[in-house]
Amino acid sequence: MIMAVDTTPTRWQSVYRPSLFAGKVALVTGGGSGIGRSIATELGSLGATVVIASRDVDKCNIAAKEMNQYIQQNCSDHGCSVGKVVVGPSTSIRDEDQVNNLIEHIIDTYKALHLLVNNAGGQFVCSAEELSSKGFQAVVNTNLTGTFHVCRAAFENYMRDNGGSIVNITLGNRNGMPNMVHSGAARAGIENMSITLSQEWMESDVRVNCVRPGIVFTESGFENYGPAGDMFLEKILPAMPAKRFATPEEISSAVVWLLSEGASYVTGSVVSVDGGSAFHFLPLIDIEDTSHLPVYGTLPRKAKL
Ligand SMILES: CCCCCCCCC/C=C/C(=O)SCCNC(=O)CCNC(=O)[C@H](O)C(C)(C)COP(=O)(O)OP(=O)(O)OC[C@H]1O[C@@H](n2cnc3c(N)ncnc32)[C@H](O)[C@@H]1OP(=O)(O)O
Ligand SMILES: NC(=O)C1=CN([C@@H]2O[C@H](COP(=O)(O)OP(=O)(O)OC[C@H]3O[C@@H](n4cnc5c(N)ncnc54)[C@H](OP(=O)(O)O)[C@@H]3O)[C@@H](O)[C@H]2O)C=CC1
Repeated sequence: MIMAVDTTPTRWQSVYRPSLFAGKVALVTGGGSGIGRSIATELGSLGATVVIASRDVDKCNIAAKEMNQYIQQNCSDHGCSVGKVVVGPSTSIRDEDQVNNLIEHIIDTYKALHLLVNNAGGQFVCSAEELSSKGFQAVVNTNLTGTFHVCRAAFENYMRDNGGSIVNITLGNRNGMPNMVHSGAARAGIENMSITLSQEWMESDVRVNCVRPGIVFTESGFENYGPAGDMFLEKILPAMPAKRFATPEEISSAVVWLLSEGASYVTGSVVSVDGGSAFHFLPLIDIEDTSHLPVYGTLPRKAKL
């Protein structure tokens, strides 16, 4: 079994300019754990007021307390504008009414929503053959429909009239996602949706981009897979060109750049943060039977296993 690791960024410090996001209001969905927690911490340490929201408010409250301790420490060390992490109401992004309630809460309380990171999401390991329609829909509704709900509510309630920057987290699905057909399809949908939104919302000065992580060793994420998660360590890790996974901070760094004015001419893009994995075959499934794909024409014996 995989051992849990503490991903709290203790000695980490953002490479970006202190106070970069002073006065800005951000929403990070799923910001109470893993990658979202790193993004929220970095945005807060750069001066933003960061709302984190997911289904489990207790988890978010504990995480926010720890993040604020880090931000206070980091900012007092460097004399920068102090941001903070606050917790929004319990929200399942699958539920449009809950999403609208969250966005209205943010606008009422903080009077703005400049930056949005759609990080909430997930999936389970299951072959397409065994996956029920309900299971497929649960993952598509969470990742694709949920991301759409949040984007649209943020646009309608604030960004249409004030501009903004949106980053959607997807997943390394370039070669398909054996045993995760639901998530591969949903993330491809998010990437195409983001291109569409980047064009429809250009006139409102809203940029929409995606960050596509490779594999990130987050405690919560890997626990979710149980024994199937061991496959990532035993088979995928040695096959990766970089021979290591990503840190949550490496994903956050790309997200922060895309959110910042330094990416003012970047919209409709997908930034892969995967150590080159997208261009390297990763054995997500074993295909051991050598008798498939009937031969058309003549194949020399030595050209087949
Ligand atoms: C670069 C190269 C990179 C290539 C490699 C890329 C590797 C990617 C690594 C990615 C890592 C991460 O994303 S890490 C992040 C992981 N974190 C998460 O996944 C946490 C978030 N997860 C969730 O919220 C949920 O688990 C979620 C997946 C959305 C399911 O939502 P729900 O809880 O509502 O679902 P449920 O109500 O429990 O179930 C709904 C249906 O789904 C079915 N279902 C649920 N779990 C199931 C399971 N394990 N196996 C089969 N079926 C399952 C149920 O049976 C139900 O159908 P029936 O009962 O049959 O009707
Ligand atoms: N770790 C990895 O290797 C990779 C991860 N990703 C993606 O990055 C994102 C973050 O993953 P990671 O940090 O690893 O894992 P986590 O499980 O820590 O993060 C997932 C977050 O999403 C929230 N969430 C899940 N479902 C919902 C929902 N219906 N409504 C609101 N919030 C929800 C969870 O909070 P709560 O349970 O409280 O609702 C949780 O905070 C996910 O989209 C993941 O799929 C992409 C590529 C690789």
